[in-house]
Amino acid sequence: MNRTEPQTPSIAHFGTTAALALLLTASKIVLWRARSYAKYLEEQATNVWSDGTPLLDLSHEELHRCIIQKALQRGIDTVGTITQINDLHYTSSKEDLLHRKSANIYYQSSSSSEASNGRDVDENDCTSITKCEAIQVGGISNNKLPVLTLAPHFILKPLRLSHKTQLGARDGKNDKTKIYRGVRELAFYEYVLEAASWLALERLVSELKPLVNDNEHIRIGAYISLVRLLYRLGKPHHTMSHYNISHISVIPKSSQVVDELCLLAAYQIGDQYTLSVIKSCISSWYCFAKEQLDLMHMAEFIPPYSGLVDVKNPSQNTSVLSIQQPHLILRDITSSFIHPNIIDIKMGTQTYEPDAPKSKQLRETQKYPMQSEFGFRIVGMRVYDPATGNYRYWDKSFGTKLLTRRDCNCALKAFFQCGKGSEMKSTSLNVVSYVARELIKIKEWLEYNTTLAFYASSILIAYEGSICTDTASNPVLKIIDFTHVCRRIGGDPGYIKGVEHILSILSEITVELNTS
Ligand SMILES: O=P(O)(O)O[C@@H]1[C@@H](OP(=O)(O)O)[C@H](OP(=O)(O)O)[C@H](O)[C@H](OP(=O)(O)O)[C@H]1OP(=O)(O)O
Ligand SMILES: Nc1ncnc2c1ncn2[C@@H]1O[C@H](COP(=O)(O)OP(=O)(O)O)[C@@H](O)[C@H]1O
Repeated sequence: MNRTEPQTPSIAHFGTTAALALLLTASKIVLWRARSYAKYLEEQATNVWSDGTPLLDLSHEELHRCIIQKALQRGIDTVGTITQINDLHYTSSKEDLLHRKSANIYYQSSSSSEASNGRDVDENDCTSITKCEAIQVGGISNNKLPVLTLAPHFILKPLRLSHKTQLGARDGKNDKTKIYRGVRELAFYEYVLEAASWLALERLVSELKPLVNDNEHIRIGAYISLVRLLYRLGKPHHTMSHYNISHISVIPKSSQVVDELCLLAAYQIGDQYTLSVIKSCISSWYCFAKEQLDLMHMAEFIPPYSGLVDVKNPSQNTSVLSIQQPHLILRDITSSFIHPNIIDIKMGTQTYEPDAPKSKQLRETQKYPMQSEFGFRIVGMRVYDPATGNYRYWDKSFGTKLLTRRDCNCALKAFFQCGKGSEMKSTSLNVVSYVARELIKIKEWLEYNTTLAFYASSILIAYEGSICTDTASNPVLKIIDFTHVCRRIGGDPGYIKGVEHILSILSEITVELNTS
């Protein structure tokens, strides 16, 4: 008996050891599975939104074609009635523009008929595309074609869609921030339209926000149910956002449930790896949804967009591959004025993308070192002189010479025609205070925006330049030029800084006007 007694604990011990080993192996498998699933979720979340990337997946040329095709169709719907196209004379238009560039301080247009810029055109004749060098104050450079007008309400901005031939020699083929600039701007406008149509957005953002802020307890169950909600919302992919969602390969349901259970188990035992991956996933998904909400609210500050047109072939179906002279169709913000005064102000403390080559970064910083301090620079402006019936133009070289705050104050006073006699004073005061109110709205939106930075974008302001009548339209302010928009956690403080500076100069101008 005694000889057999020791065997009982040994069997029991063996049983316990085996059970423990089984448990350990099972938990290792669960942990392994949870971690691979977490990694998979993280990869997808990174595809959806990551800090510092452009809005458009640059490597995805099939997606680019999709966007161009969609924009072309939208454009055909807009300009389908065009029957007559004036000769475009690009070369002479460009020379006209560059002539201004070489002029010292300002260029005076040679005739008032040029200055009227098609506004004598019969309003019913909405079928012609013409040159519009008279209203173009920015975007004038050796490498750029001029902006056109499509009377009476649109401007056509030339887009560089084909990336093979149009790179500046200086940066060679390596400047990724320039290669896709045309399709990026197009995609931006398409994206804004798409964001506005996604109804569940507010709810999604409000459900995700507490998860992002909850550092102590990541409510993983809630996160999983939100990811499922996003899958359900994922529509067929025409746009970048939904394209991203619908291309996440959905795991078969049975396997997904097991993976989710493993994830929950790993979460319960406090596996640090799983916890950190999940946290970064939550943050990406939140930024993804918030970005669209930011864009939805931005829509009121950008010119209405109507698609893409090939001015060589405006009214027919052009295929993406045969497109010759692509132009973005935007509402002309100056069209409600008889003699619009216009200013283009490039905003932000940095005018290049974080990924721009060092040579470009240096060029931009040297162009106007004060940009980082002021957060803005005047790229071009024009002001109507009722006494002569002509316009005065100030080009980008003028803007880069404004080295002090006082210089900027004087330049803005010239734009708002302050000091032009007592009859102008009350008009100037009205315009300045209206513009300031609109800038405050833009600033509020910028403070709400936590996901985007608008490198090298501008605020375009237009107001009536004729001696004011009571019927004059209010000034118009819009944000333009979305070639270099990037995702950025925290939004664009450099842009806000620029708006704040302009606002404080406007309030100085108001005081000066009131006391003069
Ligand atoms: O057209 P490119 O390649 O000459 O680039 C332009 C710049 O030339 P650079 O790189 O300095 O030789 C150009 O610089 P300049 O103003 O000509 O000194 C501008 O930065 C332009 O952007 P935007 O018209 O001001 O919005 C730049 O255009 P985007 O790259 O913003 O389209
Ligand atoms: N919606 C608009 N309405 C009126 N003029 C515009 C509009 N958009 C652009 N412009 C004119 O075209 C110029 C260049 O536009 P922008 O988008 O900045 O081009 P680029 O990317 O070449 O710098 C502006 O300075 C302005 O004069």
